Order: sequence, then C-alpha cells, then structure tokens
Amino acid sequence: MGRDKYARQSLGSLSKRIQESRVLMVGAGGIGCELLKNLVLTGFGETHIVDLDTIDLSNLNRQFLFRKEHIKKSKALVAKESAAKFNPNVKIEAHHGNIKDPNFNIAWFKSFDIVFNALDNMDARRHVNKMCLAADVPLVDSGTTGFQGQVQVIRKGKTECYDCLAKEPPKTFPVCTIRSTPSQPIHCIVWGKSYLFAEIFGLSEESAPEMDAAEDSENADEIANLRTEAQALLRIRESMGSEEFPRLVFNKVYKEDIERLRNAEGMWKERKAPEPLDYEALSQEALGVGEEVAKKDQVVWTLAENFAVFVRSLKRLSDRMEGLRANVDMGNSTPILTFDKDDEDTLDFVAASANLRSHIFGIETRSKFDIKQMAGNIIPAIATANALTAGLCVLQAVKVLRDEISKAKLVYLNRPYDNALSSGPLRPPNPACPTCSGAQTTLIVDPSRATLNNLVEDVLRKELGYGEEFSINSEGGLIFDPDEDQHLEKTFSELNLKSDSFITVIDEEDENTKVNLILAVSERTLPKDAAPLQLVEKVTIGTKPKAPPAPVVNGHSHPLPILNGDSHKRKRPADDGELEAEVAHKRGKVAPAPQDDVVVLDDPDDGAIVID
Ligand SMILES: Nc1ncnc2c1ncn2[C@@H]1O[C@H](COP(=O)(O)OP(=O)(O)OP(=O)(O)O)[C@@H](O)[C@H]1O
Ligand SMILES: [Zn+2]
Repeated sequence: MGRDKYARQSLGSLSKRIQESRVLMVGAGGIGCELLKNLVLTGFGETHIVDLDTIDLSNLNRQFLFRKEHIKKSKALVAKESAAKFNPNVKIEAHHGNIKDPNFNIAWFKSFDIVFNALDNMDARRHVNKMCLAADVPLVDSGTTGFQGQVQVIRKGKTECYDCLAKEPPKTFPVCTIRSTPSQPIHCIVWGKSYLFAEIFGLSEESAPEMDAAEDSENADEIANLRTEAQALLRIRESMGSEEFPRLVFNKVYKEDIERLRNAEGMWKERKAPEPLDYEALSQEALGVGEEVAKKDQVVWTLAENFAVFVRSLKRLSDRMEGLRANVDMGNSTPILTFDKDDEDTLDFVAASANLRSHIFGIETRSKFDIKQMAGNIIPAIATANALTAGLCVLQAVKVLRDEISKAKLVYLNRPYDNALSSGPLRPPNPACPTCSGAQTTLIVDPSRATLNNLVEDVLRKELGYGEEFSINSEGGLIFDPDEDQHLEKTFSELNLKSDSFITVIDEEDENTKVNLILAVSERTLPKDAAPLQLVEKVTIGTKPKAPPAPVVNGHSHPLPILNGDSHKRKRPADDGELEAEVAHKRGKVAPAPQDDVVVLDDPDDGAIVID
C-alpha cells in the first residue's frame, strides 16, 4: 500500500494536481512548521521555503521541526531537513533569506501555483501581497495572535488583497499622559522605556524629527516642555561614567521634574499630586539590599529595592556605554543602546525606573516579570492555534487548486467559547485600495538611458493621457509631482529604480481621476534607436469612483485584521555569524534604532505616543 493511499482517496482527482504543484511558503516559524508538515504529507510536489531567521531556544516549544541541537541554525534549512523525512516523494527547497531580497523577483513568484504567507509582520506580508498581485499568483495569508487565527485567500481581481482593509492603528497614548498624568503601570513603563532609557542611552528626542512641527497642537506646551527637559537630561548625559551620574539623573527625573509638575497650576485638583523622591534618604534605606533582588522577578520590589536596582542597572549600562565609546571605532556617530526585553540590564533599568515613577504617582507597582511582558508587547504564541490555522491554510489551498475560488472563505479561529471556527465569504477587491484597485503593468526600462522625464512626458502624458496634476512614488517615497520636479533629468539607475521595484502613479486631477497605476520596473538594454522606456502591454486605466467606500476597520466581518502584525521581535539578518552578532547586541554594541519601539508621533492635532 502506497503511503499516500489515504491522501489520494480523500483528495480524489485533485491528488495529481497537488503532486504536480509547486508552492512557496514564506516564514518557517510557528505557523510555517505546521504548514510545511501539512504540505509535505498532503503530497505537494515541490515546496520552497523562505525564512531569514535562525532558530532560538524560545521557538522550540511549538516549532516542532526544530530541536535543541538546531539552535542558531537557519530555520529554512532545518525545516527542510526535518520535514523531508516525512515524505520521500516530495521535493523541498530552502532559501535562507529575506523575501524582500531582489532574487525573489516577480518572475520567480510567477513560477509557483500558490504562495503561503506564514509571517509575523505587516511589512513582509504587504510585500508578498504586492508580488503575488504583480505575478498573478494566488496567495493564502494566515496569522495567529494567542488563541486567535485567521486565513485569507487573495486572488488578483477577484478578492480583497491584504491592503484592501485599513489595518487597525497601533495603540496610542497621548504625550501628556506619559509625561505628566500617568494613571496606569503601562504609562510609567512606556515612560521608562521610550523616554528615560532612550534619552540616556539611545537617540535623544532632540534628533527625532517626529517631535517637531507640533507647535500648533494642544500638546505643543507639553512637547516644548519635553524638549526642555530632554535638553537638560542631555547635559546630564555628558557626565555619564562619573560617580555622581546616578544621583544627577535621579534628582532630575524623580525630584526636580516632579516638583515642577506638582507646582503646575490647576493640574492636581481632580487627582492626587505626585510626590518627589529623595536620593539621600533612599540611598540609606537601600544599603541592605543585595544584588540578588534583581533576580526575584516574580515579586513586587519595595521602593528601596527599586532604587537599588535603578542605581545598579544605570551604572552597568553606563559602563557599557563607556566601553563602547572607548573600543568601538564609531567614526562620527555616537554609540547607543536599545531596549531589549531579553537583555537583563536594560530590563532591570526599565522595570525599576517605571516602578519609581509609579510610586511617585500613587500607581500600583509591578514585578519585573510583568513589566517584561508589557514592555516587550508579548502575546504568548499558542501551538494549537498555529496548528489549526496551518490546517485551514491547506483546506483553502485545495479550493484554489480546484479553481473554486468562489468557495474559498475567510476563516477565523476564535477562543473556543461557542464556535472555535467561523467563516465569511471572500469579498471583492476594495475599489479604493491603494494596492490592488489600480491598473498594473510592467515598464521595460533601459536604466542608463531612461530618465524620469521620459516617464512623465513620453509614457504618462503622451501615451497614457495624464494631465498636469499627478504624482509619482517609488517605494522610497515621492519622486515627482508638479512642485517636486528636481529629479526629472535623472536616469532610472541614478534614482535607484531597479528591476522588480514598483512605481505608483497617482492621478490628482479633480475630474475623471484615473485609478492608481502601478508599474513594475523591468531593466533591459534596449537598442539605441528604440525608446528607452516601453510598456509591455497596452494598459487601460479606469477612473476612480466618485465617493469610494470607506475601508472597513475592524468591522464585524473582520474581527481580527491585524494578526501577527508588526511584532515586537527584532529580526536577525540572513548572513552568518548570527551568534556573534546576537551576543554583541546583548552586550549592547551599537544597535540599530529600534523599529518596533514606541514612537512619539507629531500628530498635528494631538501629539501621541504610539505603541507598536
Ligand atoms: N521578511 C521576511 N523574510 C523571510 N522570513 C521572514 C520575514 N519576516 C519574518 N519572517 C519569518 O517569519 C516567521 C514568523 O514566525 P513566528 O510568528 O512563529 O515568529 P518567530 O520569530 O518564529 O517566533 P517568536 O514569537 O519566538 O519570535 C519567522 O520565522 C520569521 O523569521
Ligand atoms: Zn487591495
């Protein structure tokens, strides 16, 4: 009896189609491991895996293709090795790399029958969505958050794409809550992590452009205050390494700033005024607090214990900074440290500084363990939710391969109260979607000859009938509009518009406004006497509907629009030597500015701190 007898029985005539299909799975983490096992056991003929990461100890509880001996090895390669043993009749190819790498181009995407997203961040998902639309390949996107899961089939022109629905905005806190009127532990944790830690060890807000231009807002005073306080901290930062450094920082943020706040008129009528702390008194109280207190992460520390942990972690981090300054050849840049929940020194500092602030404002203090969860935005990953979601991906893929896209569903996995599974129909593309509503085609470009002006005049105005008012955006941002014409004479190579990059043309005429036009660049050397820019095909560009339907945000039929959204995780690059890089990072070598950190926005109406 062949090992695939039962698969053949249940799949019927589709079994052959599955054996002959070539699929791509992006991400070999929680969902990916389960999905790969399903694909291999269902008999998908050829599966390609792309993952940029290496295996971590923390993956092993649920990413069952990985074992202890695989730690620090490539996820894609180990997943291939482990899953290959389940079925010798299928082929698996592993690619250790970022799906955004240029070798994974549109032509390569076109070579697959189906693409599966098993990713954990919006950026990569959006990229795959775009590539699948450009290559006209069906995409099965999936994600989980804790006990919840979601699977969505995306088919060009037939269903919503990943960008058709605006995603729920990240949670925000007004600047004034964080700076002046905290009322919950999270407000103090955000302050410790994104203000105090960043001001002392990271990039100062002075250099964060997000802080500018909010002068006309209600928060303008608050932001101006913040800037003054940040400047004062910056001066204190210069004394880092000296004996008095911890006292200077402490007195600044827990005494002087608090006294100033306390004296602010009318602020404390409705709420309890904050109480400044006294460095000398706490130093005496903390004399008997031993080093081991920082290890007690499940108990709530006393005020004196928080003080001791604050001073010690501040000292250890300052020593690291000094070490970096002395040892690292930085050129002109200043060394910085970034918060990492797994870096004990940074976590101790944020936990203690948040608790000291909570104490001042009469807010409940928390254990280091709790603060780690909150500061790291940790939502536990649940193995069964991943397994169920991966199973649903294959069921949907079967419908795609049967050419029964109308029967494919948007499926949700909920916490098992009543119905663990629910589903709804796939909806048609949103006519206002910035990604899939427009016209799309390929632009053949002779990169050394073709200029932006050729695109504007020859292709867009003469050939496609654009008027005066339109803008052109590359993935890096705006490259042309009527007021932004300084790049016109630049060639495509000077503008770094390479093969497989996308250009979006947005019509800004008031009447008969054309839908967005997305051009995928394809570089080619064209004969000298030929035009340096050519469209591969004749493209029809429709007009935008008058009042486009507003995209649904988190509506009933879409209860979970951001699953596995941009996560808290710091991704490692695909190159080797990860162990060294990891250790270096943990020791606080210069780290890149955190991409997943709390961001201070310059919202013109309401300055806000955003938690990603
Ligand atoms: N741009 C990308 N290119 C390729 N793979 C990616 C990209 N972005 C994310 N991934 C991979 O997608 C996978 C998502 O898996 P998962 O959500 O289980 O995260 P994880 O990093 O394995 O787990 P943890 O929750 O412990 O951080 C990861 O293995 C990650 O490396
Ligand atoms: Zn769309």
